[in-house]
Amino acid sequence: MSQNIRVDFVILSKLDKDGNLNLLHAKPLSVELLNQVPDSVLIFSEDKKNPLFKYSISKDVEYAKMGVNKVIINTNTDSISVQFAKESEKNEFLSKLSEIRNGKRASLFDQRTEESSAVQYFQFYSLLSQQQNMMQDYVRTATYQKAIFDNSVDFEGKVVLDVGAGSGILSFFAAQAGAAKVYAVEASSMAQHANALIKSNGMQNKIKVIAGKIEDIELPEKVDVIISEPMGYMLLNERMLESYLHAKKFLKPNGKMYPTQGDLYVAPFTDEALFMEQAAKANFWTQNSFYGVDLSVLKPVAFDEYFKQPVVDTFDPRIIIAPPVKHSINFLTASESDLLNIEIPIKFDVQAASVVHGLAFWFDVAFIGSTVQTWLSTAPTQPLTHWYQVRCLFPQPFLVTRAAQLVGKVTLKTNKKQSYDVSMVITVEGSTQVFSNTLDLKNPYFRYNGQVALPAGHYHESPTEFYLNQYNAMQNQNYTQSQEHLSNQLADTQFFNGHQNHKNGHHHHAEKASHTAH
Ligand SMILES: C[S@@+](CC[C@H](N)C(=O)[O-])C[C@H]1O[C@@H](n2cnc3c(N)ncnc32)[C@H](O)[C@@H]1O
Repeated sequence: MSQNIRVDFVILSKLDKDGNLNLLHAKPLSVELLNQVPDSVLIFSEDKKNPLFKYSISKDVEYAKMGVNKVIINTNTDSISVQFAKESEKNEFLSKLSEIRNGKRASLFDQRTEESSAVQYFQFYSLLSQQQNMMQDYVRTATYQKAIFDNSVDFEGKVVLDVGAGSGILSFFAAQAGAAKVYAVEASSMAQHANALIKSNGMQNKIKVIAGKIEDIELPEKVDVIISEPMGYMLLNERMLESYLHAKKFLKPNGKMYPTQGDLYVAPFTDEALFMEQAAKANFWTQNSFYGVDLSVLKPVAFDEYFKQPVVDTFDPRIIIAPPVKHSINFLTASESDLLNIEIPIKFDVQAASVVHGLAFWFDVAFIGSTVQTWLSTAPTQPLTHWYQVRCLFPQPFLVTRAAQLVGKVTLKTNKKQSYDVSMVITVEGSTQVFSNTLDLKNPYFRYNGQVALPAGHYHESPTEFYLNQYNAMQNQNYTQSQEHLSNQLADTQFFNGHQNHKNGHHHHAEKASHTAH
């Protein structure tokens, strides 16, 4: 007698060499799972409105191996049922299902992420246009290739893991640098496009695409190097750094991480125009006769809403009024839990009397290879990237004098939307007044207005450190005329109120070459 059960789950499974059923993914149906290509697939409609994924259901041979006789799609009831040959097989299947239902198999990623966020996130990355946007960020892509090529000794004959491979571009770089094998893990349906590129470029013997989340998949071997581009706005947005660190479970002892380190910078800025722009938007709600309606009760809510939005754009570095504070994350030693609640103690030495409107954030990552160290910087003093810079406003700006000290704390707390709540608390040393705000990094305000970017730089020290060091050198008077070109560069940076000799008359942003924006 045949055994029918009706299910409302997605199960993507793989049969190993011994014929065991390994569940790769099992959860209520989500679009991001639909395009994955495991060895065998059982997909059942969650809302029962659509019998999704009919095509895989025709792979009868796969089901036979699993003890499934037949999958029946009933379009009348919008349900799907599976037929097993034996009761024992049906029971085994059901026990796996209940394991899943009890959450035993929910991966780390699923535990920390709201379903709706993940769906939206992987849909975004499944678009060629989004991969293209990243690929066309010349500073980003060229610096990655250079970091890999300049350290080809780290790749020659090595096994490499590419976490979140997207189009597979970094996997190609690793293969070009001589890697013996590259595992390109990608969770969105971009995985199949990466596969197409790998095949059409004749790389299928070198690069193997594994469709799935790094938290869920298995690799056949440990790897020598992990490469990835997991940085979001303010370095941490998207929470993909956690996936990158998670991948270290596949790394051999003393293996390499490209990138190796991330430095997040925070500095106070002054920008009256930005503040006024946000305040003016909120002021819409001060009207007491908008088509005869008094809106003003909502003014405070509107104000909060606008000031909760981190502003993503670029700016003249001279709006920064104190050298930045740096928070470093060493990807070789950090663990995922280190990124859950990041506290950055703040101490700024103000360089010029001004009104503080908020804190600006940017980041650098370092590729510390066996041969050279390469930096990718998103500093405002550097060519623009698709990460821009991020600014968080205080709802209440405050005046500081030259040589004032600002003290306080920035706290970055993860949320289940693959992002962070950013809170900042600051006082002017010697006063009791506290200035603070909490912002939602998931919902930024894209203010970028079409400025342009330059080709990649290649640094042996963090560019921000570089500028700071040069600044200190200048302060100490121990620089010479022969370094004049340096001070020309320095004139474009923020720390130089008082050193602003725009020799060639050019403006920092005028040099930025064309660049596709997010
Ligand atoms: C910023 S893109 C980088 C793509 C590509 N490596 C490049 O440099 O052009 C990040 C990619 O990682 C994927 N991704 C994010 N989290 C992932 C995870 N936990 N497991 C596998 N892939 C993930 C995304 O779908 C996206 O395609």
